[in-house]
Amino acid sequence: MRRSVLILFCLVLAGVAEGLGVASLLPLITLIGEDGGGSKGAKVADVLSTVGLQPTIGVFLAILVIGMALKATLSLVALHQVGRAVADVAVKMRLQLIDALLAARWSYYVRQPVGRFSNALGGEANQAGETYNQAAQLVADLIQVATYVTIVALFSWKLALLSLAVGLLMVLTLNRFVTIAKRTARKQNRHVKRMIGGLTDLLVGIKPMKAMGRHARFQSLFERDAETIRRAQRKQSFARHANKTLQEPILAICLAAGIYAALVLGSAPPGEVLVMSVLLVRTVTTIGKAQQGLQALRIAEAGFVAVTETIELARRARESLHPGATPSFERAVAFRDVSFAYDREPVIENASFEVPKGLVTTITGGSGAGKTTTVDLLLGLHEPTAGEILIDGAPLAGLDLVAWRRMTGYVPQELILFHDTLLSNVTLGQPEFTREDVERALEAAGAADFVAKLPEGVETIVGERGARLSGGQRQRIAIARALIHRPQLLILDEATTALDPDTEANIVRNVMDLARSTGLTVLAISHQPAWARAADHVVHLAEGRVVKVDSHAA
Ligand SMILES: Nc1ncnc2c1ncn2[C@@H]1O[C@H](COP(=O)(O)OP(=O)(O)OP(=O)(O)O)[C@@H](O)[C@H]1O
Repeated sequence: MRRSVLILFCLVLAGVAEGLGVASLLPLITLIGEDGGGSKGAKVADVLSTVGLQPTIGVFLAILVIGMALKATLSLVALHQVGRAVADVAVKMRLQLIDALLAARWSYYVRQPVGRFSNALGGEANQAGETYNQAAQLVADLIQVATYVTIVALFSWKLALLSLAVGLLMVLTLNRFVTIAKRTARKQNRHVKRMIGGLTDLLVGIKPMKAMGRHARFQSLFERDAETIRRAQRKQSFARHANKTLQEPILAICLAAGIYAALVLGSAPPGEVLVMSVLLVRTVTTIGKAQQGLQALRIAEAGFVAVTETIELARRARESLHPGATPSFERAVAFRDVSFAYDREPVIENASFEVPKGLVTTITGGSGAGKTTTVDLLLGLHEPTAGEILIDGAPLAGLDLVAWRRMTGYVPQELILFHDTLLSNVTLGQPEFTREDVERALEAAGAADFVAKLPEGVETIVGERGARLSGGQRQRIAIARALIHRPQLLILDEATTALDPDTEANIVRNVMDLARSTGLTVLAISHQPAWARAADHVVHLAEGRVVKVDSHAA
């Protein structure tokens, strides 16, 4: 805000300096219009003499040079500040977007194409910064218009009105090119966003497409977007050039009509007509420049609008992480008559079961039975539509949710490793974890042996989404990641389903040993028999209902 005021202040002063400089030219140019113009230029000389300056040619020229130098200096200060503001605006919007995204509810991500965010963080945020630049340029142009109109009014108020009228005529005639530029910029942004969103999705799932030779088909989908972008870009470019180049003939027509009327019909003195023509052209050209500035602003604004909308949508999906009591987990987690629906159809209905502390519980059931949803509810990623989830008897809704999540280790069904070192994948970049912590977690997850055999050990880069590791190795790394912060409850959501029975049995044995030796509570979601056989408790789900609970606990 303070910077904007400083910029405005500098621009206004620059306008005044330019005005003074140009005004000092008036007496000079009126000399050219020896017949009649001299008296009007003399007004400026009068003004100068009232402030103690001799109206000599030397003084006029000195004022012109000083005025222009001052204008240049002040403009430079303003533009330097504008440059800083442009970078600040882009960075601020990026940070706001990241902040809003990270604070959003889980259900929000599920409904968004991720590419949308990459685009907002990249091109659109830059465009948003550029909006500030164009807005400042427009303000500078408008100040210049005001300066010229004032100077012309000093010379002749009728000429000032005429300049404004011609300028307005030009603005109204060419305004549709500004509208076209704005429309095409928004269209272009929309399709670029769609293209990036689609491509990101495609690249995430490229392996099966390649494997089945079906990737080429997608080319045509992107071609359609690319074609729309091409057309929008061409139209926008035409609108920009048309706005610029058509200003001259409009001005020429008005000027020719004016000169004809003044010289032939009105028999005005040619000198005065010449001076008036010079002033009119200068003023109207400045108005034209302001209109081009408005057009550039409209184009850049498309990015600003797009990022603002994305931030707004993410903010509306903000997760309500109300402060609450610190959870204690000494006895059990319990679902009491919990129901939940994503849309209208209930996915979980009156579910009641317990996950006792220190034991291994498995939730089993067919595909779509609601197992993942149950875990999501337990982690507070969704809120039950009815019933309660209790941690040691305390309703989860009244607890500090982040503190509760920090007490859990979570290994999802579709785990993603980052394209980074094995170490960073386990610590998730959190510097408080030492190498000993990493080694302990790898050991506990049964990953220490294979990591030790890698030439670069924990410094091995795992490749895009962990592609340089086998499925079982990736899963062990994900378990190590879930164990490094010594959670009290380890949740494995189909974490071993994709593995061969031997690897799965190995991981099950490992986790069971860990649970027995450390008292870690484990909740394993699986429709495979391996976990059901090993667990102390088995909760059977079918169509969102708990149909049976088996207890093998000693
Ligand atoms: N984000 C969502 N929006 C709408 N419906 C959803 C969403 N996620 C899951 N569902 C629906 O909820 C039901 C339960 O899904 P859930 O993923 O919990 O089942 P699951 O038992 O884990 O299945 P699987 O073993 O196949 O992973 C399914 O009918 C599914 O279509």
